[in-house]
Amino acid sequence: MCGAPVTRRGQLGTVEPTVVLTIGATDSSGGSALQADMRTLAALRMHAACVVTAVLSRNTRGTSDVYAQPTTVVAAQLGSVLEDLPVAAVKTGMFPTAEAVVAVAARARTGALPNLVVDPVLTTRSGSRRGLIAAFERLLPHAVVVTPDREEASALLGWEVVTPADMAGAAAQLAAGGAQYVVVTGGDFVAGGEAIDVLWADGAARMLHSPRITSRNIDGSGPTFATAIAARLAAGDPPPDAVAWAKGFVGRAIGDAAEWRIGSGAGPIDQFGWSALTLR
Ligand SMILES: Nc1ncnc2c1ncn2[C@@H]1O[C@H](COP(=O)(O)OP(=O)(O)O)[C@@H](O)[C@H]1O
Ligand SMILES: Cc1ncc(COP(=O)(O)OP(=O)(O)O)c(N)n1
Repeated sequence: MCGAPVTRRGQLGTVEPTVVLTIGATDSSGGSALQADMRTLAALRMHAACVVTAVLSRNTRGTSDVYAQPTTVVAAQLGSVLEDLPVAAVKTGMFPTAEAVVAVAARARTGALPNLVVDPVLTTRSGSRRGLIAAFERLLPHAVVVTPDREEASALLGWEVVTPADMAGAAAQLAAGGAQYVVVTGGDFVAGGEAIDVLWADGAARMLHSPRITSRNIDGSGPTFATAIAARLAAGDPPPDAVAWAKGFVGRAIGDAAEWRIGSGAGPIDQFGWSALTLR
């Protein structure tokens, strides 16, 4: 391919990958956080630019330490990426401090973060959780899609989100706070054989159903889902289509990793479809 012209999608010739920026923590186990985002983007043939907010000492049994990057370092990474790379979508994950969220929100306010997907992970390294929630309230209005799970939605809203009806109410309330589309995910909601998420789109709640897979390997499901949404937005999908597609993608990735035994706890999922390649 040396010397071949590089062209954009939809044209003939070598395809140049779309760039998606992911902002979040690194995970030493490789299962979740930035590593899950990067695998997802690579599987979808997109280039991942990465802003590191924190370094997690983590394995399949849990997180033992969080080292927060100084906010100046987060802002410097973000500035470097944005002044040079053609970022088509942005996904955010874990922020260790409210200050780091506010720094990213300030950039979002200028319109510098296109197709923003916010996964409001509420683990904090320093300061109060309340401070982190207040900071997210400044970021969420700039998001195209917000993807809290039930626990995150509960914390953001101050009431307990339990049932699918609660998830619909929570999604509506979060959308009223400014996000265009909200998906409250219910991966941990065990009722029947379905994984139920609730999407708030265009003034109404829709239940999204998929088969619920029994597996201990679910690490990185949340980041994978949010990043796949960002990738599909970057490719031009309308948000509801991007969400539906991402739900299918993450379900397939969970299912394909169900037999893996990487670590003694919740292991990674199979974004690349490796199991399908080797076993079927
Ligand atoms: N066991 C499962 N089977 C099928 N889909 C799942 C399963 N667990 C999670 N999902 C899906 O993965 C996505 C992430 O959801 P969730 O696990 O609730 O997020 P988080 O990891 O942030 O808590 C959602 O689309 C959810 O429905
Ligand atoms: C410290 C820390 N822990 C977990 C995550 C990812 O959170 P979540 O979105 O709940 O996704 P799962 O990996 O649990 O599916 C994180 N970013 N940081």
